[in-house]
Amino acid sequence: MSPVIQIAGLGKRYASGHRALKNIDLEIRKGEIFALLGPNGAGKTTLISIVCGIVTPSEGTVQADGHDIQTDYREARAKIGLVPQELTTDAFETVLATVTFSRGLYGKPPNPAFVEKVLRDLSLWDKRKSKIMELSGGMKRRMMIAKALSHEPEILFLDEPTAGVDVELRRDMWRLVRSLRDNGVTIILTTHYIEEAEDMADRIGVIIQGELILVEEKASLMKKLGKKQLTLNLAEPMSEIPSVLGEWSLELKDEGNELLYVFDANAERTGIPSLLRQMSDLGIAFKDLNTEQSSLEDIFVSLISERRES
Ligand SMILES: Nc1ncnc2c1ncn2[C@@H]1O[C@H](COP(=O)(O)OP(=O)(O)OP(=O)(O)O)[C@@H](O)[C@H]1O
Repeated sequence: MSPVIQIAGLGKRYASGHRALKNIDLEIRKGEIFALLGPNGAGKTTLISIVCGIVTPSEGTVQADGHDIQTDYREARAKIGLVPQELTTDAFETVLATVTFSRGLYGKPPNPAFVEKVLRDLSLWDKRKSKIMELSGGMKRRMMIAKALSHEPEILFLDEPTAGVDVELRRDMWRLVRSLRDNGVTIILTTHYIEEAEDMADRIGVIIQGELILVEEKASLMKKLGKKQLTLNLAEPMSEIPSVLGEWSLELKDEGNELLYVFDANAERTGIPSLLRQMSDLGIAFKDLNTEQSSLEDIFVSLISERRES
């Protein structure tokens, strides 16, 4: 699929001297949901802000749908909608006026029917005459999305769209993001909720200390880096692991009632059949067993700790 955003050699050094981004190369494909993950201060907001023309890059280039964000700013910016982390709008304005005005800012002719559709899709039509300050936190967030969609952008950036919202609203937001994608909008989101990326993203980028250390299809990332854990509930508790089982690097849990074996889910030979055979030779019986796949969260945490150690 053709890239809708092309980022090449992008770097940012703030006036303080801090290098927030280092040599970022990234292509976002048309119509995908791309999740950018990274710990606090990794550079996610800086990256988004550069693409949206709020922060100037120190080096490198960015093109949005073929338009350079610096030399062809207007065209590039018109393609993009941004939902920032913070509410950045006049609290005394009404919902309808805010969204209508925002559309005008991008030079788009008025289109009340379109604005109505956006507000209805976001369950805000009934609130169109309310002042922003009268909305609940969740409504304010939806209003920010409506505002970002008002000029019919092809690319939507969502910076922490569900930070601090309740579970139900988070699910609503996910549904909304998916329906936008189904309508052809490319979505780039940053999130601290790994579950969110796991659930929604087609591809995932991990940014740590200003470096994009990994970009992968979510499915292959989980397959490639995923580990599985086998838990055996023992018939009798075990005080220590017999030395002949040393080669499996097992762990005892739950006061010796559980034996844990972590293995590479993609390995040709997991070692499980021979482990079970050895155990049976030793007369160690188990009542039950289950396996668990590691989550994206486990993968993310191990990537970060690897990075800290290197
Ligand atoms: N205007 C600025 N001047 C100087 N340093 C800045 C500025 N804005 C951000 N930074 C620094 O750049 C780094 C990256 O910040 P950024 O906000 O991009 O991170 P982030 O990944 O979005 O973090 P979070 O998840 O906390 O939102 C941080 O160390 C931050 O302190």
